[in-house]
Amino acid sequence: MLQIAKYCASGNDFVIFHAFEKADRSQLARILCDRQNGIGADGLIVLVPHESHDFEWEFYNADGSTASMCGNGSRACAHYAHRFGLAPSSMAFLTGAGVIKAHVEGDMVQSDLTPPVIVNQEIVESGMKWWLIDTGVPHLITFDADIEHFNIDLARTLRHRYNANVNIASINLDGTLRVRTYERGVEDETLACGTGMAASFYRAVQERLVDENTKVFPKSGETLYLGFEEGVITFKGEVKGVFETTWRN
Ligand SMILES: N[C@@H](CCC[C@H](N)C(=O)O)C(=O)O
Repeated sequence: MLQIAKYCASGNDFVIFHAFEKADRSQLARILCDRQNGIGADGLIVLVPHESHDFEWEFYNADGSTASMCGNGSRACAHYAHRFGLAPSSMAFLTGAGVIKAHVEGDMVQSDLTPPVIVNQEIVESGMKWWLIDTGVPHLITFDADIEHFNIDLARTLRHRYNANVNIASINLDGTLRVRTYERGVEDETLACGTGMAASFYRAVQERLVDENTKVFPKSGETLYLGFEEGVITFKGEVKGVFETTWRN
């Protein structure tokens, strides 16, 4: 019998459980994340023991592909780890992108993301300037005041052309940011993407369009608090435990 939980973090949803050892769970991810025949989620996270960190994770997108990092998933799994006694409220765990530090305070969870890397600032597609930034996974970012009209067909084309997630961001008059993301591995727009918000925020900071601490709003409308301190992007917001149960697999 396994403990299994579903979490939602800013609109991104995840199935989460912990296991004794690493395994290839790609097919299980597809089954559990299926919104008709399974639980339904954007991704599956499995926590496994690690000898020098609080735990290590396996992260799978809904289509069974693996990803080295997931910002919202990092906050959801930190809450899960604390909830089930796998880690103290301040923890460090290993992802494919490196060690992530997280802090849980009630339902508010902050993750310190891996240092952002600007891969390319010179991309022009469809008359718009795009930056490719790695915040643990690759993201294309453009700014567009008309964020209501996210061109999903263009996003899908660029996702395959650059093997990256695709974001459009808009700066609000009060210096906050709105972001919409097409995600690899879900192959559609999701309600939120943490590393996408972080990459959009980082570009906006680099271009001096926003302060180094600001609020970011994904498609779900939830409020996320982003900061840039000593080369690290901090990412904070609420996570919701949707349900937990035991499961015989
Ligand atoms: N939703 C995540 C990112 C998950 C990985 C991404 N789909 C990829 O394959 O690159 C987030 O919150 O960062």
